[in-house]
Amino acid sequence: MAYLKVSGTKIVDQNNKEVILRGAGLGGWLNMENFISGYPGCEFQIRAALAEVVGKDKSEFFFDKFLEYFFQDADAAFFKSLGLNCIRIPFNYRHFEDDMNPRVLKPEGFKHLDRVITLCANHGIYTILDLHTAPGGQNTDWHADAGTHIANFWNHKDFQDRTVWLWEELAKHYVGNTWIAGYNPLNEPTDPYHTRVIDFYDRVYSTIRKVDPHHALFLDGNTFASDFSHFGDAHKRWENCAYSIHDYSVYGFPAAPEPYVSGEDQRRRMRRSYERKREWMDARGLCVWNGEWGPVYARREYDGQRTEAINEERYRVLRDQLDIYNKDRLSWSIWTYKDIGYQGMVYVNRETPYMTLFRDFLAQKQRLAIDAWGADDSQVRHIYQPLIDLITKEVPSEYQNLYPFPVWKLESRVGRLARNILVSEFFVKPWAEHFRGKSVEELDVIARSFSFENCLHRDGLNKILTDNASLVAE
Ligand SMILES: O[C@@H]1[C@@H](O)[C@H](O[C@@H]2CO[C@@H](O[C@@H]3CO[C@@H](O)[C@H](O)[C@H]3O)[C@H](O)[C@H]2O)OC[C@H]1O
Repeated sequence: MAYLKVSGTKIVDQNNKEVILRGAGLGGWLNMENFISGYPGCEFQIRAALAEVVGKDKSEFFFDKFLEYFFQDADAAFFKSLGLNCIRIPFNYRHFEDDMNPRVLKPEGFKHLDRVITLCANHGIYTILDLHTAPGGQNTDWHADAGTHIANFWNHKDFQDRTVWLWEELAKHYVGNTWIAGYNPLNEPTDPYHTRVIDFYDRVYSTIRKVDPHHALFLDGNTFASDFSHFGDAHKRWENCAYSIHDYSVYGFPAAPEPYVSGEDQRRRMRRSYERKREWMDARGLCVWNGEWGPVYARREYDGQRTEAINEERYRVLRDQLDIYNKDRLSWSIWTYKDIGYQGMVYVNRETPYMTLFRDFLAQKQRLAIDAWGADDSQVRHIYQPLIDLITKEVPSEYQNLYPFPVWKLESRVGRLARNILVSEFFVKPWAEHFRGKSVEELDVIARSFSFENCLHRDGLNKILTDNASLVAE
């Protein structure tokens, strides 16, 4: 087998035959995320807190088991059975490099990544390696695992140097693997100047190319993979590259402006938002990959009788998005494969040891809206509204829209900082306390909650994905 490569607007195989990559992201695995696995704050915080409560060895054991159970052969077999052919694998740089020991590769970092790439390959599934978390944090959100909203990656050259170094090491390791469809060097950059991201891509491109001339690169646009407007002629310096948008539709979230009925205006707005993200590529005949998209879903325990109706609406959004993508023969990767029940194609059963251990805690997190993703802040809005009012009243309007505006409006900025960073920090230790006194065997059982056999399937979502995976002939 030979490498996939980018040819004009298409991804092709060795016979120049078009390959449309359709699949999902393995979110919350090698880069754990709060709403995906149920903890508050960031991964580095909960890892430290758990080590304090159960000790370093037991804590490492738990996380290693979590990684093992989260994706196994049964997951790959199921994924393939849906007709999907590609998994985007987000990972955290901390698996490969310790902040206290920079530029020293941790060989153990490859253990699970190699394992899952091989599992996928055995089932004929391509993988795309996505550096979701870079030193210093390349974006302003929780998934950059920096614990702050300042994306310091852009302010310190050394963070960038270390990331270039890491990609060189990764490319050396994976250069011969043809089941890897390509490298996605940086998830969702948010560079307020819009120029440093291009300089960084120049550097990472030439460093990877020195050791690996084969694999395609999938480059995210700035501002959460939505904005290529400052990229100019940069593509002329980069070969074998696809450009990645993240196409979350506002209609797929609780904050939608109105119920989604698939009306003409709504579909136009959905399409327009997608087209805007890919304008730069379309003007130049470049290849587009939709690296993240997809609605979130209602849960009976929180949304009660409205659950089915809300989810039908979300499936409508999903179908209409796929309609657009099919017409464009777009490659896509829906977010996300597995979680605890908000967005995943499969999700951990509520009766498992992990979910019963955290039942009350998760309900509290939900009530306080301390995860930002799709947050429903209706029960705590009155607490934060005075802060929004104060800024609105005291700060001249021309200074109210701080970057990453317009993705972050004033309300979402206050929510992100006050709830998702500040309040959630106070719940990190209480999360870890749930594990106090647990034996190694008990930790194993809790981690096993994430295995395929302990998961339920979101059949409505999976059916729509399968139907559409076969709609566009390769
Ligand atoms: O790890 C993922 C993460 O990659 C993803 O990040 C969010 C992507 O969406 C951003 O906002 C959207 C930007 O485009 C507009 O059109 C949408 O309406 C917005 O929702 C958001 O700020 C990022 O954090 O999200 C899920 C994580 O699990």
